[in-house]
Amino acid sequence: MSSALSHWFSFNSWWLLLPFVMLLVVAAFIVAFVLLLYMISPLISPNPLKLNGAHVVVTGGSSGIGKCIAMECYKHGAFITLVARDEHKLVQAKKEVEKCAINDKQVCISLVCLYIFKCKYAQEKLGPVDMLVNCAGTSISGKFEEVEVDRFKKLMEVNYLGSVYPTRAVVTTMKERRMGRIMFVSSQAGQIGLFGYTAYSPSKFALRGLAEALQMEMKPYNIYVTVAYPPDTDTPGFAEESKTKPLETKLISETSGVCQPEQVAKIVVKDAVQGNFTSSFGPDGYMLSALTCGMSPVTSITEGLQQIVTMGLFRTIALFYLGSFDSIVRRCMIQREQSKAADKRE
Ligand SMILES: NC(=O)C1=CN([C@@H]2O[C@H](COP(=O)(O)OP(=O)(O)OC[C@H]3O[C@@H](n4cnc5c(N)ncnc54)[C@H](OP(=O)(O)O)[C@@H]3O)[C@@H](O)[C@H]2O)C=CC1
Ligand SMILES: CCCCCCCCCCCCCCCC(=O)[C@@H](N)CO
Repeated sequence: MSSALSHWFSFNSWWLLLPFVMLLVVAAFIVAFVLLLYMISPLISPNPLKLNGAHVVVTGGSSGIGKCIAMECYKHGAFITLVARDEHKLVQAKKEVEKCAINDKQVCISLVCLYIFKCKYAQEKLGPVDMLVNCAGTSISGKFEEVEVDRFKKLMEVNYLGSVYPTRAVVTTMKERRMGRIMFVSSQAGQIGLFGYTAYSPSKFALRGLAEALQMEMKPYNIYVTVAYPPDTDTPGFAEESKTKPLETKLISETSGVCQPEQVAKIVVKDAVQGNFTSSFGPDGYMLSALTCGMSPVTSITEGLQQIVTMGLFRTIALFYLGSFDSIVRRCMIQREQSKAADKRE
């Protein structure tokens, strides 16, 4: 009797163990797969660029984020070309950049031009361009029907075409040298369309499309493209924009806070040096980038795995954000109507 019982027991316990064994096998497969991915990761991750002695061109380098990017690169021993339109601001910025020198060989030159920078001149002075930072840009906010039609064109010209032309000027030499970095400064408003940014957002979304297509062309030449998506950043451009920003835009943008340009510069420069395709800031920026990764290239296994694992969770969080943005818009509308009615009564 007892032997029959023990036989019965051992027979059944095998079956009880089976799900655990299967789970173990599946887990082992996943671990093996991830390990394999990490083994091939050197094929995916680019070699970092050496900033020391490199020639970095920064458009919009006379103010705000661009100026801070130039200073950050100078602190790492780079040679800098600043590009902008206003000569007075350029002279001032050049002085500030030069204060960040780490050796006495470093040179910073400035070029006054609109869109098409004199690439030949810069190359003659400081050698071939190793990194181009497309940071020149401006923003206009307002309700769709209140923004003048020609502003839509202007923003595409400055923010989008203003990044295409300098990039055209440097890629041929970069391809010949089989090295280089190209950065586009987009915005969080280039990942999500927001109230008040019907003219601005498309010009920043456009950069993402350009960057993805360009990266596919450039990768075999060891050239890496980075798109930066900063949140509101405390710069002269931001101060100017804030003067006429609709209340809705202000309240919604406050979600991800205001950054300092020095912080932004540090992160974007690090990402560009590493050859990361996406550069984002803070927890909201991280979530937005994972959420909007779409078919953008990955430059590390960790990044890819994080996107896979977090996508569903971040979409869930995003639905709550969208709900709160809608309620901001609704509340502002009701408030406006009430104050209009009160004005009429007076
Ligand atoms: N500040 C913010 O909140 C955020 C900014 N961004 C983006 O970052 C970039 C820099 O912004 P920020 O530092 O705030 O801006 P600033 O207004 O402080 O600086 C803009 C720079 O771009 C130059 N510039 C502007 N228009 C042109 C043009 N048509 N041709 C050549 N140069 C031009 C300006 O010089 P000059 O006028 O002399 O030409 C200046 O050097 C922009 O692309 C902006 O859209 C993205 C997210 C947030
Ligand atoms: C999981 C999902 C998280 C979602 C978080 C969403 C946060 C949205 C905030 C958007 C801020 C837009 C700033 C634009 C800055 C700009 O480009 C101008 N200031 C230029 O001057």
